[in-house]
Amino acid sequence: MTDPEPAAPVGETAESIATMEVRGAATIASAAAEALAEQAEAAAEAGETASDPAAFRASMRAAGRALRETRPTAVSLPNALRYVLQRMEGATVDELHRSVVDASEAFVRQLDRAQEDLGRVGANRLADGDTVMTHCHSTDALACIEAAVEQGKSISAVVKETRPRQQGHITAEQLREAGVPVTLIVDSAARRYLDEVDHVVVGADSIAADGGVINKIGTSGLAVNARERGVPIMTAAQTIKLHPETLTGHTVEIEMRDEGEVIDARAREEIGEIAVENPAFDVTPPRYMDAIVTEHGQFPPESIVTLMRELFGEGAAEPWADP
Ligand SMILES: O=P(O)(O)OC[C@H]1O[C@H](OP(=O)(O)O)[C@H](O)[C@@H]1O
Repeated sequence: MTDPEPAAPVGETAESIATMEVRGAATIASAAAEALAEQAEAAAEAGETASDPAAFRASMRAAGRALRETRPTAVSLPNALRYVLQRMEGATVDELHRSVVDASEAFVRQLDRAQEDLGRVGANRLADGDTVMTHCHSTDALACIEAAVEQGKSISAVVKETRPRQQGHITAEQLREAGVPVTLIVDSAARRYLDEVDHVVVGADSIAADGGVINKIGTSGLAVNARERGVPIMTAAQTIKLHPETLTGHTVEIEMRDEGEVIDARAREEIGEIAVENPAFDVTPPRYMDAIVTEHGQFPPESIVTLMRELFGEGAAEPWADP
């Protein structure tokens, strides 16, 4: 059986996530939740789905699958779909529609509150006069730095550009807007600058049950260098980044992106026959991470599993799958 075609806004959101026009684990999650609400609006309005609750549910599951397939690593995406689709309930299309919209709105509100709460926790780890080093662009990591500034602390930043997509430029701009003096460096200069840094602050796309942090490629090397230099490193990650499937032994798929992000076609042609690989993420083992900062407080990576069991103990349901 072919999937019912999701409504246009879902297709557009899925495309924007896949092309990384919409990116960053938390942003992807809220875009996915909002796309489900748009699907519910469209499905309740016209066609078979407007009068048949079973068809409505099937269209919601198909939308979930289309969104799920966009990027594999950030668990915030399936966790957002779980949150909304598990709360879809009702005997009529009207009730189903309402429950999806309500769940989507509640999810987005929760996401914003979680980021604010974790920002305050992360800020407490930073002292007046500190210099932080960042990698990639993480709204959770920025929330910690911005909260520290709001607490009246003077913070400056060394920002890694983060090849190949240079999300460091977004971080540099947002920190500058927050009044933080920024020094932008190429990734390979990170170890040299660690001597001038008090904290490394990164985000996460997924956190595994053993405390492993899956984040932008280069995070693990940065963490090892930070440990060698004696610089503490924290991951700012709200709990939608906890990966429930890792509770039962599954590993996290690392997204491999197009080689065109690494080298343009002309340069590739000139070099001749070579392989090019472009993994988007890596895994930092828990022993190289000092703290995971969440909206529930900070945790040593090895103990994050207790929070994961509490929040996702019922396992990793797949409410987008057809029964
Ligand atoms: O949820 P927030 O903290 O905003 O971002 C978390 C992570 O998402 C990003 O991935 P990408 O740029 O989408 O590949 C980065 O790896 C970043 O650390």
